[in-house]
Amino acid sequence: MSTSSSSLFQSAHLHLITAKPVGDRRRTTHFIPTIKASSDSSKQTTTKTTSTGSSSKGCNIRDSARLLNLSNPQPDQNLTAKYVPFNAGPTCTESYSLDEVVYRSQSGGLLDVQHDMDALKAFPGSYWRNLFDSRVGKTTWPYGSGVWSKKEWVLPEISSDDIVSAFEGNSNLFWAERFGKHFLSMNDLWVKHCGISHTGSFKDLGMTVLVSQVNRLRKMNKPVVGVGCASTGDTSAALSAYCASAGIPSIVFLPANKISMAQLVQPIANGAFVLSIDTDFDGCMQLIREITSELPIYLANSLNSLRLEGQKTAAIEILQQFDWEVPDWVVVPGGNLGNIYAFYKGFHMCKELGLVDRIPRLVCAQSANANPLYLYYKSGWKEFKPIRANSTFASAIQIGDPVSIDRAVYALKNSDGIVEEATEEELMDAMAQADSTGMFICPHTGVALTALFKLRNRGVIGPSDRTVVVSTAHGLKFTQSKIDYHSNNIKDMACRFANPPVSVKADFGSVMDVLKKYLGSKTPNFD
Ligand SMILES: Cc1ncc(COP(=O)(O)O)c(C=O)c1O
Ligand SMILES: N[C@@H](CCOP(=O)(O)O)C(=O)O
Repeated sequence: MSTSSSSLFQSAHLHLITAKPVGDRRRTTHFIPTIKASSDSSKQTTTKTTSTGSSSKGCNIRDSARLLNLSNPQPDQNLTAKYVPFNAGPTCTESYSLDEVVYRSQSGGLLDVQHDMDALKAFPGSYWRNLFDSRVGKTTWPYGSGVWSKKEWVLPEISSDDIVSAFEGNSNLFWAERFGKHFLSMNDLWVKHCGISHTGSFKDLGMTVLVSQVNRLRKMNKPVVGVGCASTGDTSAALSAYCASAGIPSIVFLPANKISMAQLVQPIANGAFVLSIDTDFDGCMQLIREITSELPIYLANSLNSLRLEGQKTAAIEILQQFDWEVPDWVVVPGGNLGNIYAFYKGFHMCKELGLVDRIPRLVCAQSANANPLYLYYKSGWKEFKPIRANSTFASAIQIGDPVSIDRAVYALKNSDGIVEEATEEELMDAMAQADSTGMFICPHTGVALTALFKLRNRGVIGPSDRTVVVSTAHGLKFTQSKIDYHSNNIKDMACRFANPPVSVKADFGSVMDVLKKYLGSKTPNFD
């Protein structure tokens, strides 16, 4: 892929603007209620707290939460969770405490976090719906987070004091009205913008959980000196940010020259120990697995099933945002394949616990240059063969040997799922088309939209099917791919929707000429 800036864009000048003070934010007039302890802890009185989180009595939101918990116990008191071998039969007795450092089962298989479903079922579905709904849009610690607002289903036993959160989640579910109508003849198409997040990708959802648990382990004096991951850019950004926030060392293994500048600078800025390694993601993944089995470095990739407990909350959030109505389809771009299972798990838990009565059909979308799951699916799930992934604009999913392959297959089989793929041209065109309707998506979301185009064209997805496309990262992390596309600077690609700037002389007549031509090409009823 070309990484050089096009001359088209070199004419753009950056102007340094001196920021003007916008007023003393500490004097904000927005108030939130917090609980003040009295000598009788059953009596609660509220005191005003500013939106900075500190009350007029000097109580911060962690303190307030502690007091709130004392006087008003939350329903997580008798709930538990543990690691079990993934998809083990009912006779399996192997299990591990979440306070153990373990990533694999005895047989070398994947693990899963298993919640005490009987204890959760003691509360009806309506109870959970109301509880989760009551926490949205607040700053109460830790429930202001879209992940921790579902704490009872995530890590019920962790103390709120140990949680490391940036109030991630609660990302917007965008009605893609014009894109749906104009390009797909769809009227109920939605984009879940998981990339509009603290570090710009959905990885924050899982990382808050993993780093919180590490924080707890370190307080328990468990031998965890640092936390490490292999990454195509987003996992490392999230890991380094959450670790920096908690004062925990982070170590990231990045494939040299294979991630975007915006992604690379994130762990650097957050003070991670960054190793740029002359291999691809799969090579980095292999190395971090070996290293974490030798050194007291905790593994932060999604091989570690804790991550998926946070990521699954995006599925619950989608249902919540639709007022607990279930969409027909959810399309997710796949790489290491943890996220597709996380979505399945979130939807499935909601069904099992009576919040909804069905789950959506899942579609996993891969880049054709990194498509081991697609090939497996096309073989009728006969034989899985890891591949060497080729370079793709969807660089965060350039993965040939996904660690969560078994989880993904389980999720797809149990949701009547489908796997699709996108060529480089297809994904870049889809991204440009989406951007032309007001979005600014990443290439991975372009992969997911391509899958949607294909399924619509084949009539698998109907015009009024309620469909959610999961946008996994912020487009601003991938501007170089957009620059190359709109500069018509990609070898063997027509860049059909490129919109390069027009150079024009600095005189009235020339500007009038180009504008008249432009306006003449537009019909008033374009849409
Ligand atoms: C932006 C982005 N989209 C999609 C994915 C795929 O997620 P998963 O690895 O869980 O399949 C990743 C990471 O792999 C990613 O960083
Ligand atoms: N896209 C990921 C790849 C690693 O996935 P993970 O979910 O197993 O951490 C990244 O951003 O590094």
